[in-house]
Parts: sequence; structure tokens; C-alpha cells
Amino acid sequence: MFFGYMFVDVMSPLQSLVNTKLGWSPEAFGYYAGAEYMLNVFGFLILAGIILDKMGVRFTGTLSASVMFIGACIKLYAISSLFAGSAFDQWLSSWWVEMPGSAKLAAFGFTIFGCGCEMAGITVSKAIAKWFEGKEMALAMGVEMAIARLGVFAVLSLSPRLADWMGKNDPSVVPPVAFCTVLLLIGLICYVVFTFMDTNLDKQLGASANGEGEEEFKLSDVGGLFKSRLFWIIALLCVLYYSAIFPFQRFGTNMLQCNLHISETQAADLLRWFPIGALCLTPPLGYFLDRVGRGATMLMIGSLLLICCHLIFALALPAFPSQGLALATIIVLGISFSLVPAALWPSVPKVMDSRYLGSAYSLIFWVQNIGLFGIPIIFGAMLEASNQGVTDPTQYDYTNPMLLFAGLGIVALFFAIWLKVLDTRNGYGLDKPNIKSDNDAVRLDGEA
Ligand SMILES: NCCCC[C@H](N)C(=O)NCC(=O)O
Repeated sequence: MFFGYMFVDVMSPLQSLVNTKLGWSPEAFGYYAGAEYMLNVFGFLILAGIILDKMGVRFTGTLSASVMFIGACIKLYAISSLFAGSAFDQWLSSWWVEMPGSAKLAAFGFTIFGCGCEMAGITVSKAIAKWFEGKEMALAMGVEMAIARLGVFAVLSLSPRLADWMGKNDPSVVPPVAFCTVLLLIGLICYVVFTFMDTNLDKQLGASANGEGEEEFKLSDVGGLFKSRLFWIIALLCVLYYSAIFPFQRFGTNMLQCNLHISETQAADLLRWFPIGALCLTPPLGYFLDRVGRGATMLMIGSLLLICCHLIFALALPAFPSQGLALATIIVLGISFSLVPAALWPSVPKVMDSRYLGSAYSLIFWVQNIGLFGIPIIFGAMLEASNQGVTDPTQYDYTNPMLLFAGLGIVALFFAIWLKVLDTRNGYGLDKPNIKSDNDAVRLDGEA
């Protein structure tokens, strides 16, 4: 996940470079960013969850890491000089001309990568639930997410510098993307090593061949999930919250550059503190959740902080362009980004049965991916509409698109409050500690 998250954001700090070097407009960049989730939205994630529940974590993890690597290679080719000016490039550029050929092919590669990355995300969550059931599961998930955030921090730091590899006068998008593609191959090898460890665990536990529990997964379980109110509240909270987080990560560098009138590298250096806040706090919050609980409360506080931060970016930063204010807001947003993921993902095994946990995660990811796919496109279009006639990509006005993020946070807060009310009323155990809650949490089977 470390290398996967690096690849996801490798182009995020290079928005103005891809604009000048590859000719991608903000709208084209928005389409490219949303492409990561396209096939997932059109059903691949649902299939991925079924594959996971049927085939187990070893097969699905190896498959997903391979798919990520293949997608990365396609994207690397799309932005390389091998592709530029080729007959394929000319043909791809000849239709839907707002989207250059390189952007179309890179978006296609990113779509393939995105299928692998999200499939890997649900596989890792299920693997952690399997390895840490009844133990420090939230801490383990927190550490996994912290490692992923470290990847974002690393790539925001490295990407602009790797782009200057050939000298500051001739920056290029290719070195950072090539570097992260090689890392994905290393990640695939690491997962293959893990499959041997997981086989050993199964031998120790005397579990079935694919490592899942005795109860068989049934396709009807997926239908049951859709009928659950609890599932929908968690999924909608997830999509609204994350739609104001990951797309922000992609556009944040340019937003800071435009508001603070600083270079791309300086802006990326500021933004990288966002995943660092999350990196430092997610594991301790997971530890707290395992022992003390308060998951539902953490979801509410995290959503509230998100709203405050995006309102500051939208309204206060353009009026008071201070790097101190930007940094403080980024750190608070990082705290929010620890509270919600630390509480959200370990809550799922508390309320859903392990035999369809893969499908539960995949359906939540699926709903989330609809937002992650659509919001960057809407955001890019709003940015373009708010900046008619602005040709310099460092002079954009980000007020309206940032208000969109704040609006998403407000609706997310509503769902977090609803979840807290239901938890208090029905005793799902979301506010209870993980380690002790196994016996008294009400699972979805009980609710439906
Ligand atoms: N590709 C980056 C987005 C990952 C989305 C993924 N479905 C997810 O929500 N992961 C959990 C997290 O908090 O990162």
C-alpha cells in the first residue's frame, strides 16, 4: 500500500508541469484524476469483493498487485517520449480534443491501476481482520494506513525533485512516474512473500485451503448488504468524507501555489504535512480505539474538522495568504484524516460478518469510488468555470471548488451524527473498545 499510494499521487504535485509540458488543461487533469476509479465504479469493485471472498487474500492480493503494475506501465508509456508524436498518439488526440492523447492513455493506465489498487485495499483490510481478529485490529489497520500516508508524504516530497532530475531548466514528468512504477514491482514481490507467511498462518490455525472461515460466502449476502440501513450510513459517510480528502490531495498543491504565490515545490512541501499529521496520529488513535472505543464520536469530530479546514482554504486563505495559516490548516486536516479512517475501517468488521467482509468492504469502497471518480471531474470543471480566460495555471481562483469540499463535509457530519444516534439507540458497539466488544456488538446479520 506504501508504493500504491505513492503511485496514486505521483502526478499530484506536478499539475502545472503537466499543463505546460503535456498540454493537459485543469479539466483534462480532473478527468485523468477521476479515471483511477472509473472501472471500479462500473462494477469492478463488486466483482473484486466476490473474488476476494471466494478466492481468499493470497490469490486476490497477488492479482491486484500485478494489475497495479500493469496499469502503471501503461501510464508511464503514455507520458513518455516513446508515445509522444506516435501514430497512436495522433489518433488518440484526433477525437475529444480537449483531452490530449497522452492524457487519454494515461487515464486508461490509471483506470487499470485503480482496479488493482482498490482490490488491494479491500484485500489488505480483510487480511488484517483475519490476522488480528480479537486482537489489536484497529492499531494494525492504523499502522497500515500510516504506512500508506507515509507513501503520500514521500511522493509529495520526491516527485517535484525527481521531475528536476535532468536539471531545473528541463523538468519532466517521466522520472517520478518511472521511479514509482519500479516500486510497484517491488511491492508485488513483497506480497508474494506475504502469501507464504499467510499459508503458514493457515497451517497453524488448521484453516481451509483459501484461508477463510468455515462458513461459505453466498452471493445473496451482497444483496442483504444493500438492504441494510447501517451499511448505507457507513458507505455514504465514507463517500462524502473521502471525496473531500483524496481529490483535495490531488488539487491541493496547485491551490496553495495559487493562493500563496509560491513555487510548485514549496506548495508540495506544505501539503506533505497533511499525510504526515495522519501518519503520526492514526496508529495511536487505533490503539485508543482498541482499548477505549469512541469510534462513532471520532467520526463526528473528524467530519467537523474537515468542514472548518475547507472553509479556511476557500475563504480565509485567499484573503490572508499566509503560509503559517495554510500549514496550521493542513495539520488540522491531517488530524481529521486520522480520526475518520482510524474509526471507520475497524468499525466494519464489528458490524458485519467475516464470511462476507470482503464484499462489505468492496461495496463501501464502490460507493466511495463513485465520489472519488465524480468529484475531481466536478472540481476540475468548477475550477475551469471560475477561471474563464485565465491562462496562467498559478493564478487560479479556488474559492468555489473549495466550497464544494466544505459542503461535502457538512453532509458527512450529518451521517456521522446519525450513526452516533443509531449506535447509542441500538448498541452496535461502535463507541466500545474493539478488544472487549466482540461479544456484545450487534452484527449486521442481527440487524437485518
Ligand atoms: N487511491 C487512493 C484512495 C484509496 C481509497 C481507498 N478506497 C480507501 O479508502 N482507503 C482507506 C484510506 O483511508 O486510505
